Amino acid sequence: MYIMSYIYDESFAIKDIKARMVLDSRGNPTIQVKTVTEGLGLGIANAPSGASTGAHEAVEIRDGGKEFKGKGVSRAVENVNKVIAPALIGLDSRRQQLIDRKMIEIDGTPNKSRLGGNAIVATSLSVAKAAASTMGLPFYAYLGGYVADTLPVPMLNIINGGVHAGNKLDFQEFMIVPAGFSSFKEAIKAAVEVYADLKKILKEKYGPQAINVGDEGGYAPPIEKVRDALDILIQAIKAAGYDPWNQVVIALDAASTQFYREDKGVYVLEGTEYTREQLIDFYEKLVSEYPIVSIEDPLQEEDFEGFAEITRRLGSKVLIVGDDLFTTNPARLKKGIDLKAGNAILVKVNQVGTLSETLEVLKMAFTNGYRAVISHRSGETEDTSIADISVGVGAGLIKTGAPARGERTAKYNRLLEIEEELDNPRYPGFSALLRKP
Ligand SMILES: O=C(O)[C@@H](CO)OP(=O)(O)O
Ligand SMILES: [Mg+2]
Repeated sequence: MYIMSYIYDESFAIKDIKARMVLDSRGNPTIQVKTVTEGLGLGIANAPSGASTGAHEAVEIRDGGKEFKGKGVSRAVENVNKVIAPALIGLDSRRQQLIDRKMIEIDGTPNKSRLGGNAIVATSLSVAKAAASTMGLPFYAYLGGYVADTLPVPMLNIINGGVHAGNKLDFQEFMIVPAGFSSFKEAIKAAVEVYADLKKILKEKYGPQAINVGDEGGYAPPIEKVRDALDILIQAIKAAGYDPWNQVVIALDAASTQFYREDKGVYVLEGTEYTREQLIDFYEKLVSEYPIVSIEDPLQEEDFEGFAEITRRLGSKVLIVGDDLFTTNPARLKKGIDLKAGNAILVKVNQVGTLSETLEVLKMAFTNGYRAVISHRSGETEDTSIADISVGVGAGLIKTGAPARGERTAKYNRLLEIEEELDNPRYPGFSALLRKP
């Protein structure tokens, strides 16, 4: 057995790894992995699943065929139980880099398509959580030690559009950001109150059908125009008694790859064609009129140059967040840094596929002055790993949906729990990006 820099302790050795199928929030099968150590530490993790996936993400393995409408995960489950588990059993669960590298090697593809990104991510996280459990530490403290004392500012997606909803909004996410508060609990309280007032306003204005929700728990009203959604958000923030420029501000995920027409090289927004330059002008106007602090994927996923241009123009005022652009991939982030494309990265563990690669991306982001938003997927489960990761790495920002639907509230509830658990919890908010009207 290896010992290396760790004090040898048999109790950290991986005793067993088992995968099984569970269901996600869209009713699709996904994979759950349980890791047990010799010291009876237990780590459980579920793979989430995206709908607006980036072209450069780690690939999920699905069975195809008739069962579960092709979405079954029995092949991915088998890959964990028959290929990954035998290779990892006996290894020290604390050696995350070695364990992740082993899986990457066995997989042997650049996008994890042989073993499956879903199989690998659930295993990677479950091993880390098993090591934490063996140590008797909460996962965030295992990752960050006692330095991990900072709760993230949440970005709560309360109006859903794009491929996450059955309405005609082209932008995918309209988020509220309770930035101007002194604790996470107060921030969540404000978000919940705005969410409740939004419901009332939408119902009055558009009728009861307007309060049906999308994949991430935000309302999916029959609104078609970006400005109408923004106006109603401002109305709800004010109705709840908060200042939309200083307390509860706004973030967007345009997810623009979804309304980009590659054949013509234009964006089709609200029925009108926009060139890249025209779309940047549109964002610039929005930023000058509304308390927007962050825009994710304003341009399509291959447009590093466009990202550099919009960052040059708006980056001193707002976060320009690369999600589909970077896909939590170190090589793509490096390219972004070199070109000054974006000033923030959306971080989804399952986009790259392992915890250690995720930590590598985060380190690269922070050392190069990029902000990082730890993020859920539109298809989620009750797994709360990302809440712990956001605190563990001190990310300062998390995006995990509306304050409704169990798979979203699980993360917020975990953060509330962490805030109570910490001796000296901090909630620095987001003052750097608050502006005057
Ligand atoms: O685009 C996004 O940021 C995510 C999460 O909100 O959506 P999906 O998981 O569908 O990629
Ligand atoms: Mg996105």
